[in-house]
Amino acid sequence: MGGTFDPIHHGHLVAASEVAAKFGLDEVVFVPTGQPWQKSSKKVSEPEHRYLMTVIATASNPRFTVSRVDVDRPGPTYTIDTLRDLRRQRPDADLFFITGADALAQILSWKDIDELWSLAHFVGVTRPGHELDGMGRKDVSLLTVPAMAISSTDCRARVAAHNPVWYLVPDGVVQYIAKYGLYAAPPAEQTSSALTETDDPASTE
Ligand SMILES: Nc1ncnc2c1ncn2[C@@H]1O[C@H](COP(=O)(O)OP(=O)(O)OP(=O)(O)O)[C@@H](O)[C@H]1O
Ligand SMILES: O=C(O)c1ccc[n+]([C@@H]2O[C@H](COP(=O)([O-])O)[C@@H](O)[C@H]2O)c1
Repeated sequence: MGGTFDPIHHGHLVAASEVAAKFGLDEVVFVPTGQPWQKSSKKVSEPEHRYLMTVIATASNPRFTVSRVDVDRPGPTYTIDTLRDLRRQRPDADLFFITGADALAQILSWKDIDELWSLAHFVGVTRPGHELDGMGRKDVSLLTVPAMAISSTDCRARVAAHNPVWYLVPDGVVQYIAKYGLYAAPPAEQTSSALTETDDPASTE
């Protein structure tokens, strides 16, 4: 399963677990992106932070592993390279690539899409707010998974607004975010809210 995982959340983990059970997979390899080129207009956390959060989130499941292939490859991340690298490392494996409905809807814009179909079987999973469409292709399976209305965007916004992300992401990931101060509001916003609190005459502190 490829993703930016900024941060990894329970929507990713439930989707992976459901696909593994349905297709009898021996292993689910989580592959955090290095440079997600279709998110280049957004600020994305350092690959090493995203990789480590993915390791923490998956550590307790013996079938879940994390690959560094995309994090270690320089340049924009393309799934064609991800699948070639995984194929080289596991020459005898049947590869399945797991995508949420939103990612699957964009797949025709991915690099070398015509060749991509031959490297893996694609599994599209449901995601609240997105239409699941396999485009009638035989090499795409569709799977309904328990609805988890969680997104990394929402998790980041919650942290920036000092709202909890407990139970949206694994406990270790909550602690990792706090330890490294990820997703904090920009300094200007922090300063102005700190000033507002201090200047508030009603404040009892
Ligand atoms: N709640 C969810 N349910 C099912 N699939 C999901 C869910 N969240 C993400 N996915 C899928 O997981 C893969 C990786 O997603 P990604 O890391 O971009 O997370 P995201 O929550 O979509 O992030 P962001 O909000 O930053 O765009 C994609 O294929 C995406 O469709
Ligand atoms: O290959 C591409 O051109 C391509 C374009 C956009 C996304 N992807 C892959 O789709 C997966 C989900 O991406 P994202 O950005 O939604 O986290 C991840 O593995 C990306 O590398 C791949």
